[in-house]
Amino acid sequence: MIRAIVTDIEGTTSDIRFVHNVLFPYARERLAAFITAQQFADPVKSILDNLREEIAQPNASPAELTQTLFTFMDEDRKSTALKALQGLIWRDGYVNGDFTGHLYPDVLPALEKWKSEGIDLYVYSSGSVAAQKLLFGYSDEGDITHLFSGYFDTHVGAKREVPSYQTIAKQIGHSAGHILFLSDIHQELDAAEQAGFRTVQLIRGDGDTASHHHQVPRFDKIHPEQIPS
Ligand SMILES: CSCCC(=O)C(=O)COP(=O)(O)O
Ligand SMILES: [Mg+2]
Repeated sequence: MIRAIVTDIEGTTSDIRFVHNVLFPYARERLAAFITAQQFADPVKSILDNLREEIAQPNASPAELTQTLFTFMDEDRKSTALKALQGLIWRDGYVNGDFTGHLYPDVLPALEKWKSEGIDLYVYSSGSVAAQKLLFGYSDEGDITHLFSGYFDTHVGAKREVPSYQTIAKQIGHSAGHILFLSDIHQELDAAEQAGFRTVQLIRGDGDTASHHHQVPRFDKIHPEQIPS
């Protein structure tokens, strides 16, 4: 019996194009000025220190760190420091109404149904927890954060690493076999499966023939009650 569902965001609840064509450029255009303005004040000061640690360059200047962050953005590197800064910059965009968090139309009805059936809902994304709360707090369907019991980001580890899912299961408090993980990326599902999670892969666009996970095109095709324990 499924007691909790953990969902990815990009490519699962929300269109990859929203993340790559709206969110990422918004942060890229503002990053250098944001760091210049905020470098001496927390949380940015601490995030820059964390980045120095991440790249093992304790004396890197703000200008050098900014260059590193641009390289990370080019590579779509899931750096915890980059994700924290992007989340801070996106806040303005959401609050000013420059954009709302994209949700596929099948997502909200399914989340509400599962929640009403007593299934606890969680989010796991490389985007920072703050960024996740913004996307769902300022979503196309309004604030839907009340549906979620918790959020996980790269502070628990990378999404393709098995221990990340073991940590999530421990924090949720259900055994892994009672937790369903939803993602569009089969390598993330592989890691979750190795940790004992049940898995379903969202195929929102092109198929994925390299995957052995159960595949669905939309959330209304997911039936947690039919997933055997
Ligand atoms: C919180 S929305 C932005 C998601 C993001 O920054 C990202 O890098 C997507 O990573 P994911 O692990 O969710 O594919
Ligand atoms: Mg994804």
